[in-house]
Amino acid sequence: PNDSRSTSKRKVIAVVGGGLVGALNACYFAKRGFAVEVFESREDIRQAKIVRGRSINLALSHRGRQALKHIVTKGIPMHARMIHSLNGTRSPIPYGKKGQYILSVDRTNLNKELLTAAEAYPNTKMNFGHKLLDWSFESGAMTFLRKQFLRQSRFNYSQTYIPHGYMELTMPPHNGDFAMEPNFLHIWPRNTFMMIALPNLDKTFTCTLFMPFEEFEKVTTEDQVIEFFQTYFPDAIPLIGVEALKRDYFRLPAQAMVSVKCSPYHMGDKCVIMGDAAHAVVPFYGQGMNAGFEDCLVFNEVMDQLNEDFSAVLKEYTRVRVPDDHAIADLAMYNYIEMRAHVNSKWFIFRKYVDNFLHFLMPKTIIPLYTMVINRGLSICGVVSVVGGTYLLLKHVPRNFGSIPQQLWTQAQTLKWF
Ligand SMILES: Cc1cc2nc3c(=O)[nH]c(=O)nc-3n(C[C@H](O)[C@H](O)[C@H](O)COP(=O)(O)OP(=O)(O)OC[C@H]3O[C@@H](n4cnc5c(N)ncnc54)[C@H](O)[C@@H]3O)c2cc1C
Ligand SMILES: Cc1cnn(-c2ccc(OCc3ccccc3)c(C(=O)O)c2)c1-c1ccc(Cl)c(F)c1
Repeated sequence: PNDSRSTSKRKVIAVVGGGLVGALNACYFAKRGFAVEVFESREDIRQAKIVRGRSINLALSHRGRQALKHIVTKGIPMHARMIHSLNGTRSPIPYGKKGQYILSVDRTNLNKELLTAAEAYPNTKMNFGHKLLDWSFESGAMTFLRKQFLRQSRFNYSQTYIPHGYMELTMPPHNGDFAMEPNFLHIWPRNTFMMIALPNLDKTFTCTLFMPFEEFEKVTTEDQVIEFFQTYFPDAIPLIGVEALKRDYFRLPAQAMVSVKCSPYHMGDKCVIMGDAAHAVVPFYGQGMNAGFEDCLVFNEVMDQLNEDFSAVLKEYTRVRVPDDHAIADLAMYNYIEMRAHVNSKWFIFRKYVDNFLHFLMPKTIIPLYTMVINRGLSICGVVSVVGGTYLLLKHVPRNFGSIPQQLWTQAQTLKWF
């Protein structure tokens, strides 16, 4: 915020980035009566024809929906995962009770809605085509560079590009309807290779193929694309379509995925970073946007707690938020490492049944980590990690599985879980 010396004039808040998190933040600040200026390097996406190269749809969890509050966005509820096995069988695994679902939302549509909601406030000004290049902590002059943060002493920063890339493919409607069951998060877990599909309101699915760049580079001809899908995702070929597969695979190169962790998130009482600017996470928990939206919610709560005293608010925001965002980044990376190493369809199904079975046995004591993450804020101390714990448990389960529930119960007691 530019500090207006005279208390009579409200502080001006500059929001750098008019993406999902920046636009939501602008709403929060504008609602408080601040004068808000949004600076976005791209042109106004509401005027643009298409926005290329970004993941087209996103899974919005309960936590993310809470942050959006009155900005109710259209989307398709996904009440369960649908696991696609190599032999073509499909196994639905519910996320929990009826009300527990994640919403498949169109990224660009959500961003447009958030920009329009921010712009609706008379005290908000949008500046598109403004790529801020520098920023002075002393004067507050707005030309912003990330290295400004990197220059700050005792600023911790880490960035990890993973060897996997991702590519988006579109699954068209069949006979005017969804090609697959729409209210599911479709997952094809093939260890190193994974594919997911989320439904869109226009009855298409956006499929996201994850695999190592070196594998993407081996597939260079249209026939090799079909061969690859015949080997790993045979049931998807008739659903996407042979010609569409051949065309879409070469439309855009595979995109990189990076994990960024840093701290602190603030500088003095002048600047705070949120969303991917502060914690870009690998998408193997589908929580990056949700975590960014929760950043806005938490910041807004701290503003209330500390009466909008920015020097106290920014410091407290870093204190409370860094551990949770780092945990989400770590969980997403953990998930990536576990999924690429162990997770085929049998393992995915088994793990989720174990999670759901333990949760059924002790709903208050054992909460599957994924359920915890998508349903409410992740309070580190409160997290009973079923994913990791079950993994350890199963590593010690004797080979002769026998009656799994009995085995698990015995093992769980041995580990003094309860
Ligand atoms: C393949 C994939 C799948 C994903 N799936 C999910 C999912 O299912 N669920 C989920 O919750 N998250 C998901 N995510 C993560 C999600 O996309 C991001 O966490 C989210 O977009 C972060 O929002 P943001 O506003 O922080 O950043 P962005 O959406 O990237 O917005 C940043 C904005 O700032 C602008 N900008 C950047 N630099 C400057 C500058 N110097 N000056 C001015 N403007 C600038 C950019 O143009 C952009 O508009 C996924 C990500 C990927 C890659
Ligand atoms: C976009 C989005 C939204 N949520 N998730 C997600 C992620 C992980 C999950 O389980 C981890 C696990 C399953 C089995 C064993 C260990 C861990 C679950 C689940 O429990 O359904 C859901 C994704 C997603 C993103 C990328 C890939 Cl590759 C993927 F498969 C899913």
